[in-house]
Amino acid sequence: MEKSNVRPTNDLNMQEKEYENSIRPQSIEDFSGQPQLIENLRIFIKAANLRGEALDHVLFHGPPGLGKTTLSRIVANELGVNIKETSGPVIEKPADLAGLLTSLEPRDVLFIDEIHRLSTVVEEYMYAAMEDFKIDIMIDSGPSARSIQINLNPFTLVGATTRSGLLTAPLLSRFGIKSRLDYYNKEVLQRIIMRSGNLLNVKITSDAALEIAGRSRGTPRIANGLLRRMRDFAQVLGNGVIDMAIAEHGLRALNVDKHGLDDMDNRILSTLIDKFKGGPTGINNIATAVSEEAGTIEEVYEPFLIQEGFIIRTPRGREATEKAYRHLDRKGWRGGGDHTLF
Ligand SMILES: Nc1ncnc2c1ncn2[C@@H]1O[C@H](COP(=O)(O)OP(=O)(O)OP(=O)(O)O)[C@@H](O)[C@H]1O
Ligand SMILES: [Mg+2]
Repeated sequence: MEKSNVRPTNDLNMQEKEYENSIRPQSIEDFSGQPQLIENLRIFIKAANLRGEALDHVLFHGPPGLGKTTLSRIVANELGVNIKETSGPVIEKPADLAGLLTSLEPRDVLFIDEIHRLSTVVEEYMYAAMEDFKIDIMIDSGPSARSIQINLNPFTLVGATTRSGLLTAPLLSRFGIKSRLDYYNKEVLQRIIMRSGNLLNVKITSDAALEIAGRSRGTPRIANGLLRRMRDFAQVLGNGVIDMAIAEHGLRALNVDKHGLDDMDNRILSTLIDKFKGGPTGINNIATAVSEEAGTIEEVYEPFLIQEGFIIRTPRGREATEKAYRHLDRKGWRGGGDHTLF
């Protein structure tokens, strides 16, 4: 099975990680957007708290930077329990998993990031742990090898992934709560930027926040990253306030795309238009041309391009829209539909 970890716009260094943590919402009240998901989560958490039980296992899936890690910590906070954080590739052997699981107190959260990268053996041990709060471990090896069963405290597994398409059916079916995170609209991102500005003690006008929001690819991580850069422009070139003039100057200086598209987005669109005459063409052709996995394009890049109307999916493959041609300043859009008739 294909397993990968590609996070193009999301490879963070230490400093950026610290910055993210400093403005990360800690409670459900501070978390903006994703209204349906939040409403459901509130109810499930409240019910689990009322019954004094562990919350059902939760899977957060969706593109990078939309709040999966943030929500996982909020879940633990709202349950009033500890959270142990790890990630799929770090749990190398069943013994690593057993060590983690046996250290959990009743109702604790085990957060596994990049859960699509769990090894097959570890994943198989996970099934019984999730279902019956039991784990079998092997003692000794060779002829004296035997397995003993250990009872675990009831716990909540919170998994996060950008690639839910890579999860196996048995694992998926063991999550009682599956929540998909969607891209944020401009107004919500504006609110997130204003909140972060507040926490960072940087003044930003609401029109400047909206302008930055509109260029953030629907992604809080990108919005907060741009805010950080705008703060520099405001301090060095202005009076410390991020106003419309600073925002426009900064966005131009950073070469931020008018629609907030990133480099890979633009490569996908230009490939589709220049190499495949605007399509329709299959996802595998596009993937080969831009040297990326088809699954990553499908789950990480394409959803935003489709949502914003740059690409459409047809039964015969992907097609670039007129908006994509205009965006890249290309001529020759053929009006969509089935070109073989003409
Ligand atoms: N709804 C939100 N409200 C406010 N800030 C948010 C929200 N969602 C995300 N953020 C901020 O965006 C940043 C990225 O969020 P987070 O780390 O949770 O993303 P992620 O989905 O886990 O990404 P990845 O797939 O790369 O792990 C954090 O700094 C967080 O504070
Ligand atoms: Mg994360």
